[in-house]
Amino acid sequence: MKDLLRPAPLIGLAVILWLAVVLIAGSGYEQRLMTLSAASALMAIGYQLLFGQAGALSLAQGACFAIGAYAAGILGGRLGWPAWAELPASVLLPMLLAALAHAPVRRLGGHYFALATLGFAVLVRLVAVDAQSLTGGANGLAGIPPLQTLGLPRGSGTMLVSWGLVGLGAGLALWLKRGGNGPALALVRADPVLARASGLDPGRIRAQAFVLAAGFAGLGGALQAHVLRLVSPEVAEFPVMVGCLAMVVIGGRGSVAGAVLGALLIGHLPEWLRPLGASYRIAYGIGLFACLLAAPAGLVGTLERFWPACPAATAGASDRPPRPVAALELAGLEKSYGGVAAVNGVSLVLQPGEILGLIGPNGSGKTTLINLVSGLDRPDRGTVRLGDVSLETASPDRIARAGVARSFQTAALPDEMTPLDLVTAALVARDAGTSFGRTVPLGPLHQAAAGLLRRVGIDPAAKPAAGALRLADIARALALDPAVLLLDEPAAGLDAAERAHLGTLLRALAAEGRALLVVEHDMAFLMGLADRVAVLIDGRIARVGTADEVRADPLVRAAYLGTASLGAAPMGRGT
Ligand SMILES: Nc1ncnc2c1ncn2[C@@H]1O[C@H](COP(=O)(O)OP(=O)(O)OP(=O)(O)O)[C@@H](O)[C@H]1O
Repeated sequence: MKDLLRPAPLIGLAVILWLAVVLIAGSGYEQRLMTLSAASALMAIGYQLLFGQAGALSLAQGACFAIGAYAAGILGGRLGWPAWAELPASVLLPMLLAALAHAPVRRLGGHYFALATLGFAVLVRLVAVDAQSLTGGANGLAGIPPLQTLGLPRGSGTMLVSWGLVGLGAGLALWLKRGGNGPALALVRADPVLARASGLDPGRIRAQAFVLAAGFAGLGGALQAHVLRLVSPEVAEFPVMVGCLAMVVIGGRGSVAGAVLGALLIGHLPEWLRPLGASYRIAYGIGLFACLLAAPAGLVGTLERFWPACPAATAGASDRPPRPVAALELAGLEKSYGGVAAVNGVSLVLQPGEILGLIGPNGSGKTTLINLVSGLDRPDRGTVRLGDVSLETASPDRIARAGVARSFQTAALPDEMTPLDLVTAALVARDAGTSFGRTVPLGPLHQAAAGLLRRVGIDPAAKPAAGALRLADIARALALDPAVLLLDEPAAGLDAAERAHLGTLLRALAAEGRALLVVEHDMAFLMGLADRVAVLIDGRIARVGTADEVRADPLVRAAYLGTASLGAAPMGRGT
């Protein structure tokens, strides 16, 4: 019940009341405005999924809206298809074209992805204008039949049907981000590299979101074409896309209710300001700008920020069966950057239950080695095997799900995420894979995540301190229940008590049969912890042995300038 007293459901309720008032007492004009807002709301719901949830800045959503509108014009208007056949086609056609357009650009990130989708939008507009025999050219297509209205008067009936479709679309969008999908999408949006290391596949999730968003936009476009009974190249102009972006940003980019509210506001604001006469457009622009400045997280996001938070369930523990133990075998790994051989023929075997320390001067290739094993970088040569499974060409998310997890040297908490969200996102990858539509209820995930945070020494309910971020990153890696854990300077920045707790934890993890590779500059910590220590110098393994053997090795001592630091004090700090 208390979940219903949050901003998003309350806004949903307010929207329903507003609709009821217009349906019962509104003029024909007001009902038509509401119906057109429904078309925009569908486009915006899809876009909040793509941009708001999956974090992909696409500029093609307006073009998909136009494709849906033209599909309605051609199939429903020209060819006389009945609505039951034409509306699904208006949804599927943009989805199909979006899937085709997305395939070649899926590897592009950030601005390049946005530009590529802009190219798609330009292409759609050119087809709308130039393919005259199909689209009617600059004049467009007229005579599109109105929607059936369930026997109700046309204005209120069309409005009811349209908002019924919005209700279905909103339900679907909420279902897609339910349970553990919410934190998983938040991680994909905030930090794709960390998401991949946590077993999530941002490329696949964004591709799914891109195609789904196109379907929502197509339905919205078709709806608008039936209401206006006309489709022209204006629907493929860039302002449609800008309007969509504004709806999602103003409403609240990660919220379905925010997208609907944004669509209603953007749809109605020009009408509310029309009494201002010729200057209403300026007032409209200033109003939007002020809205963005005052509430950069959108209206729903801003309300959420000031609303009392609902504490997440944090008791109990995971009852998932443990992963079988396996050895990690590296053979002849090589990686060069330009002329620098960062890793040069590294072969190592890491047995289940073993803690292998990896030391070496700054720039000797330790992080690169972890990147190669965890898939963030591809080796030029060599193999990586976990038990019987070859991993040297696998993607980072597959490696993570296969049981090789890593922590990062520079651990940071992604924007708007708590340690509990971070660990939950990795649990989702472990339990449900990386697709929309498959998910696990949030309660048990939160309980398991809280258990892991407590295990690394963090109070799940407390605000995380600086050192806690590194520990939270280890808890995130542990969420994958790894057979092999690669830790890049796990003790850096920890105080003495945290370091002692970490040492105990790592020994306990090894006792469970997990293999640990620990890169560390804190020699006192590492030498007391590791079963064996490997020394990396200029990308090559110079020595592997016990802590005492390594300390006594003349080559190793020379590499550390003959200092007595091997085991007494930290060496130089890596970046
Ligand atoms: N992406 C990259 N592009 C170019 N050179 C790189 C890249 N990554 C690493 N290097 C180079 O490879 C070498 C090994 O770097 P790496 O970060 O793996 O060393 P490290 O032992 O982890 O160092 P530190 O202890 O300072 O963290 C260095 O010379 C570094 O400059």
